[in-house]
Amino acid sequence: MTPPSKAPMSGLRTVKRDYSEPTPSQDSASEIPWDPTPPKPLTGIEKRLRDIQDAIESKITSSERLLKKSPMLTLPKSTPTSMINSAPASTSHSFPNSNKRPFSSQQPGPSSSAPPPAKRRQLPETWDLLSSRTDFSEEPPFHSNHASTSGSGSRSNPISIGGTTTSAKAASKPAPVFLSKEQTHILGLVNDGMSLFYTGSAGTGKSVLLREIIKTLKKKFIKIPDAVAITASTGIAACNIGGVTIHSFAGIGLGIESAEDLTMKIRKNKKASARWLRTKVLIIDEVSMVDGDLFDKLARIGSLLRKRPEPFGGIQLVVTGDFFQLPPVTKGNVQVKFAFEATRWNECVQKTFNLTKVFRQTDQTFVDMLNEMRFGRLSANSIARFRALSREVEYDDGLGPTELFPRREDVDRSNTTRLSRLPTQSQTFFASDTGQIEGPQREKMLANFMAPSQLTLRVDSQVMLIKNVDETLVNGSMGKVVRFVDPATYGTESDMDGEVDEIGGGDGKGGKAGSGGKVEKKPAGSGKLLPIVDFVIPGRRETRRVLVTPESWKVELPNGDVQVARSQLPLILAWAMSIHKSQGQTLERVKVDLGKVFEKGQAYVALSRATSLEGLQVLNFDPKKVTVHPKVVEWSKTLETITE
Ligand SMILES: Nc1ncnc2c1ncn2[C@@H]1O[C@H](COP(=O)(O)OP(=O)(O)OP(=O)(O)O)[C@@H](O)[C@H]1O
Repeated sequence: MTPPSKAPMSGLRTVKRDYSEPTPSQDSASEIPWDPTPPKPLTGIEKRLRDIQDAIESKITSSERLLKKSPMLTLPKSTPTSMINSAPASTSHSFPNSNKRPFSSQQPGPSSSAPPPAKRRQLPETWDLLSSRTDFSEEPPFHSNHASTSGSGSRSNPISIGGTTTSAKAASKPAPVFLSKEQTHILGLVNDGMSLFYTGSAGTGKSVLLREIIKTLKKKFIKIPDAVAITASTGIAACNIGGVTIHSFAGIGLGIESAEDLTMKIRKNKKASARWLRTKVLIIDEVSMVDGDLFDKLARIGSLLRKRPEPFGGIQLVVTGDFFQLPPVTKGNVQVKFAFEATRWNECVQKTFNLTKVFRQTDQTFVDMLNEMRFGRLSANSIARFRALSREVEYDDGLGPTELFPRREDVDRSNTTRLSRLPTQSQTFFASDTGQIEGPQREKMLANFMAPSQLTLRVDSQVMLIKNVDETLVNGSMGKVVRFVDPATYGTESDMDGEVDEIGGGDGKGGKAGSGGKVEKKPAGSGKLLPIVDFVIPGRRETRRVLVTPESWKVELPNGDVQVARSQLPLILAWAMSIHKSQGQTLERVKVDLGKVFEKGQAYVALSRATSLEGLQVLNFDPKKVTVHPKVVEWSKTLETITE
């Protein structure tokens, strides 16, 4: 018999087979290889550089030091946080349209009249470069001269330091994923060609599994690049998985006509009908927001276009989502119809799986409270516990919680107000947008990107990383802007002169670290600044200091047509966020006012983003706000019979 899993279990008690044990590799500690090579003695210049770094490091202000050393959660004492003030100033930058400047290794570097590329120094260990790991097929904007400076022509690591690309070592490799047994089982069945639906409560790793499924399927169909159609019910969800909305994939516009009329419309659209014919696997994420009638229409359209009687014309389906989370959008008093109510749902989905191992929370009490909430059956005990979460939570590292709001207006107001209160240097970063779609539809699609078209940051802004980078820098990592630097001169000797001058005026170390009175010629700065951010490492009393460079996102059809793409810094202001955008996120510090919640499932989505009770503040908790659709509760009872 399988020993009971230590991880918190959630959701329905209906899984007949237990896949919940971690794979052995998950638990095995990795060995750190011993390097017998003695460190090379430093050259004169290297010694000087090290001194300068030491000097710069020692110039970290007290609040920076506080942030670096002890981001600590305390309850509920108030600890005022000092601000790092710099001269108020305001500038703006845009990331130029990369499509207009296709990358070429022949691309000229700085013009001949420009000063030669400056030497780069080794950054202090605590400084990382959050490099652009773009899969956008063009040169990352903004760094054309860096490509030539490094001589590598590397598109994925636009800034090179000391001739090597720093932190590409850490930054460009997301942490390896070790799937649980239940996740691995589902992955195997998908790879074998089974059409299935898998669900699970919040935090059971549905998205993590989906990303692995996508990777596996892409590998499987490597010779047929448009065989795997990645879709989701909403634009935001689609962006999260690098896909398109199900409407966009299907070529049905709003999809209000009959299946027959829509089929005729698609037949006239060469690209859309080719998609339907070439697709081998159709992935649908966040299916809880897909309308049941739409699901039936799509199933019929597939049959008609592919001239096969099976739903979706025999395309393999991989469907996922949690019907206890956000429901389909309805107008007026129209009764909501879930996808599981679609006539052909059971025909489309050969098997249903319910993931049971909760990864997001480790505290079983919290997992149980969330489960009760999920089913809308809160015990008196849990109600009391949720009410007790109304206390202020104070953090002593200068970063507060992210407040989740149902409406975007509240999010914008909250972030703007907090930003405007900072008396510090400000920088605005404009996204560079490209793609084939034009007009109002383009704007609508671009609005689904997490990355905003215009991002104004100030020193001390609370920000969230919106890309997975590696084990400690993940989508949802919280940080604080420390300062802005010019990447063209950042890390160069002339930049150091600047630093040393500053230090020289301070603690006296500057003289020692300086260039011996020699004034060196400064390389031309780009005039554009990028933020350096201290990110809090989840679960640790540490931060990681990172230079953040632009990233790219795209909405791409299975045939590779890029509908829209955006290049922007992978950061958002993180004092507030919409519940809709938070779906799929894992957050350490969350504040929710349930008085503002209006939709079924909204309270559950918001509260289940939190990783712990300690990091969760809930205002106006009212069990009446915790509503679940009765149809979902009824349907969930049937899971026992379909789950293997
Ligand atoms: N196999 C795994 N091993 C370790 N951590 C995992 C695993 N699967 C998921 N996680 C972690 O659990 C958290 C939640 O995962 P994920 O977002 O995929 O859950 P989800 O079911 O999609 O949640 P939601 O429905 O709330 O969006 C993430 O921090 C993720 O990294």
